[in-house]
Amino acid sequence: LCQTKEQRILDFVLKNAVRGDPQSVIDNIDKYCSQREWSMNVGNEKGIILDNVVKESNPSTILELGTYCGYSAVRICRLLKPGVRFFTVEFNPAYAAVAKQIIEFAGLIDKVQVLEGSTGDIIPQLKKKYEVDTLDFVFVDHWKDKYKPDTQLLEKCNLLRKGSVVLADNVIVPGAPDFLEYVRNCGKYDCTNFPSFLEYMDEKDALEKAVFRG
Ligand SMILES: O=C(NCCCOCn1ccc2cnccc21)c1cc(-c2ccc(F)cc2)cc(O)c1O
Ligand SMILES: [Mg+2]
Repeated sequence: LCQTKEQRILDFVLKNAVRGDPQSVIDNIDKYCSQREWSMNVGNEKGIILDNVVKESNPSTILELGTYCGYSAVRICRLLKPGVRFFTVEFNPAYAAVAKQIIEFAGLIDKVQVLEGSTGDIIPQLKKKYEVDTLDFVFVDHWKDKYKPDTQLLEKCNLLRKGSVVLADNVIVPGAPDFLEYVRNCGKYDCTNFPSFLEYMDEKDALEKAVFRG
C-alpha cells in the first residue's frame, strides 16, 4: 500500500512508464503531478530550460543538490554522454530510496551516485572520498536558505573552475533572495535569469544561471 506521495509517484511510474526510457519516466511523473498530486519536481517548463543549459554546457562532472524523486536526475542524465559522473545529494532517506528506484527504472543508475546526507557534510568530501577534481555543472534545488552558504562552500572547497555553471531552481518561488544578491553582486559570477513558471502551476518562477569566473 503506498503510504507516501513519493511512493505513489514511484508506483505510477513503474506501472505506466517504459523501463529504460527516460523520457517516458519524465512524462509520467509530470502527468501524475499535474493531474493527481502536486509535487516539487522541477517540472517540464523549467525542465526544458534545464535541458538547454545542460546541452550547451556539455558537462562531464555534475553535482545536484536535492534529489527528491529523481526527476531532474533523469532529466539531466538522459542528455549526458557515456562515462560522465553525476552526483546527487539527498537529505531524506525515504526520498533517496524512491529516487534510486526511479533512476534505475529509467536505465540511468550506472551514471548516478545518490549521496545520502547533508550538503554541509558531503560537499567537503567530494574531492578526497569521491575523487572529484572540479565540477562542470551544479544544479541547486534543495533548501532555499542553503543555496548561498553551499555555493560559498563549493568555492571554499575549490570545486568550481573558470566556466563552472551553477544553475538554481526556485529563485522566485519559494525564492532564494540572499543567493541571488550574492551571485549577482560578489563579482565572481556571470549571471543570467530565466523566467518561467512554478512546476504544475501558473505562478511565476525562474532559474538563475551563475557561471563562475575562476
Ligand atoms: O523545498 C523545495 N525543495 C527542497 C526540498 C528539501 O531539500 C532538502 N535537502 C535536499 C538535499 C539536501 C542536502 N542537505 C541539506 C538539505 C537538503 C521546493 C519547494 C517548492 C515549493 C514551491 C511552492 C510551494 F507552495 C511549496 C513548495 C518548489 C520547489 O521546486 C522546491 O525545490
Ligand atoms: Mg525546486
